[in-house]
Amino acid sequence: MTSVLSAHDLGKSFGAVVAASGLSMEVPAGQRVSLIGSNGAGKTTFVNMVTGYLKPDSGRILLEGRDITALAPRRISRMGVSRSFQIPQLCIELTALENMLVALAASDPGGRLSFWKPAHADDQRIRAEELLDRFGLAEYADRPVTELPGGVRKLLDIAMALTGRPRLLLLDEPTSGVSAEEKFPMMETVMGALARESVTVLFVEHDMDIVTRYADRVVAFFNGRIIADDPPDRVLDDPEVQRYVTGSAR
Ligand SMILES: Nc1ncnc2c1ncn2[C@@H]1O[C@H](COP(=O)(O)OP(=O)(O)OP(=O)(O)O)[C@@H](O)[C@H]1O
Repeated sequence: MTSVLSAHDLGKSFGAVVAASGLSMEVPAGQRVSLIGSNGAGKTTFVNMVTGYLKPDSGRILLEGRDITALAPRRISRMGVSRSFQIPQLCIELTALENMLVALAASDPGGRLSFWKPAHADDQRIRAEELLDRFGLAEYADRPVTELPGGVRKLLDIAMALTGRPRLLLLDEPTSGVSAEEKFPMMETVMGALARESVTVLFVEHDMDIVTRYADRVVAFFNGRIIADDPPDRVLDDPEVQRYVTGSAR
């Protein structure tokens, strides 16, 4: 079966800094892959290359067999790759529902002005409300973003990344800035919603408890290279990962 994502031998340098070297990865449909590594290990560089924000110096990236290497981010997004950022990208003066509608209009392959066509607007409103519901956000629909707690903003940002029905979603530290008590309930909501949307997910994460609980597979980066790629227990027990990534034996 064709992988959702195939990365072949990706390389990227910034002057003398090698941010990616020989990165290869096959991700089958439905897998939840966590990308781990210390600061500067190359996780964001990899995510940026997959989403088109950075052009690799070498190598190829395929989405369900189609070459997306170095296409523009908007094109890659339309082909089915979506991302959310560590800091939610929301219009803070709009309500949660309005943010969803803006995201839907932006991701609609049917045309730039379709948001304003009544029939289309009805469909989009139904989809917006469905996503808000899936993420447990229905009660916040009519509240402006300025009034929403941090964890709710994060959920809204991830819900917005699903408006275009992506095949692959990349999440940048979904639990960063979320309190210890909120982390697990939030990830339950996110992973439950992603399973129902049948989306394959790669998530950058520093919290190893979250990684252990929610990843099917963990890819560990160090100095621009992949040093381990296996199920969570195997990776977290790997001496090289303990030395260069987690900093301690379990
Ligand atoms: N635009 C850039 N210009 C110059 N150097 C860069 C650029 N982007 C990344 N780098 C360098 O490439 C290396 C990999 O950085 P990257 O951001 O991919 O790491 P990371 O694993 O995502 O780290 P973090 O967890 O801190 O986000 C680092 O040495 C970084 O300083």
